Amino acid sequence: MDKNRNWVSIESEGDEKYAKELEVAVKAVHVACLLCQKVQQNLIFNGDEDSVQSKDDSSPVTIADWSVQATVSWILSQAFGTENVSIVAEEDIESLSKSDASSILSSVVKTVNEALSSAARFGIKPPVTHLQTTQVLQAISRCNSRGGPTGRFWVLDPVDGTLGFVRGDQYAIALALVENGEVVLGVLGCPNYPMNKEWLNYQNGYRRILSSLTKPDPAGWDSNGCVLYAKKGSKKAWMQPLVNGDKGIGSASQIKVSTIDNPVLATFCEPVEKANSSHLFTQGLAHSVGLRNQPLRVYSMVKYAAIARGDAEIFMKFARAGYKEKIWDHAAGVVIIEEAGGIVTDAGGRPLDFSKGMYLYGLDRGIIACAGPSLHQKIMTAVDASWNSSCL
Ligand SMILES: Nc1ncnc2c1ncn2[C@@H]1O[C@H](COP(=O)(O)O)[C@@H](OP(=O)(O)O)[C@H]1O
Ligand SMILES: [Mg+2]
Repeated sequence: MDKNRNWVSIESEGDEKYAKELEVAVKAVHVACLLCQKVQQNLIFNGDEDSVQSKDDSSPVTIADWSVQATVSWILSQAFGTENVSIVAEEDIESLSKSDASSILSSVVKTVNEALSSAARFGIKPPVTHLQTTQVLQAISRCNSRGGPTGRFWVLDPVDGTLGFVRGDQYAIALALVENGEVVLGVLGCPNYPMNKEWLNYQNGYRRILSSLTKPDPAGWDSNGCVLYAKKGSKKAWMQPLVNGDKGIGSASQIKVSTIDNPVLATFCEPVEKANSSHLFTQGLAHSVGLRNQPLRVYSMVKYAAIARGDAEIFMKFARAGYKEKIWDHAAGVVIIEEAGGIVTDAGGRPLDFSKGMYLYGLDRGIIACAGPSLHQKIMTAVDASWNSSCL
């Protein structure tokens, strides 16, 4: 198999299981990435703060979250038929339907129509006429599956790491397909994660600093970023550059996890927000395992992408007791890391269970993703040794 191949060849493997699903999902994520780049650009450079709202739990939600959910839902329904598409996704239309949300709703409708009009460049047939407000709301609210152990459903996080998104930093668009409780496809769009590894040295906050100084050339803005994808059992994971202007999609290259298994050389990633994972606990683990590098704190599932690409070796997340991890925050990333050669489990060494509904019920303490078994075992041992004295 060629190390590099054009993504269109996914299409030509017609008899391969999930070939059409993968092709459509990859295209939908590319469309979503471009949509998000535009909204983020508007937010950061034009200060369009009206596009950000606060949810009941005080976390932000933006025009991009709803627009991506509507756009991906519409694309999947067109490709497979509304009656065949079941989607578990993060957003609902409750706050969007309120009378004081009319301006944000019209921005969402406009954003969705713009995204779908430009989808032709990915081979997606746009709607014959612009979608009306009710159609956009329907597309969002169709994503009302609760998941579960049987059948097939898509799992979508339209903008993962919304906090990173509104801060001009990293975020991801995550789409996975689950069948009979198992993640069979994962696609991860990372619009601000450049193809080359130098990102590790300067990307954190780089874009934010730059954005405060100068307004970038829009062509340059969308020339960054990548889309990763993998199919369960293929033992291959792929990365494509995001489209640049009208050039279309570049060829995909195979990605692999890092071969580093020496803790001294390894880098671990974790959430930026202390509220989402205890930095104190992971600092203790890092010390006892012998990790010396500074942790790489990144918003969103870009952390899964970093492990799959071999840019870091370990991802750890230890949320506060009682926090229920949502399947859309992990599904796409897990299959991509596994097919790139890595391991993802809970802290007890068990695979994450996507068959229990919208949450990862039964998760033992936290999530550990590693490039290889040796680092993975060391982290698990360290967790066991320090768990009882932790405040988690
Ligand atoms: N208290 C908490 N503990 C753990 N995870 C949390 C959390 N509050 C929110 N999250 C999840 O963490 C995700 C962001 O991940 P990270 O912290 O790695 O950047 C959020 O995704 P959204 O941004 O899509 O809501 C959200 O689902
Ligand atoms: Mg999320």
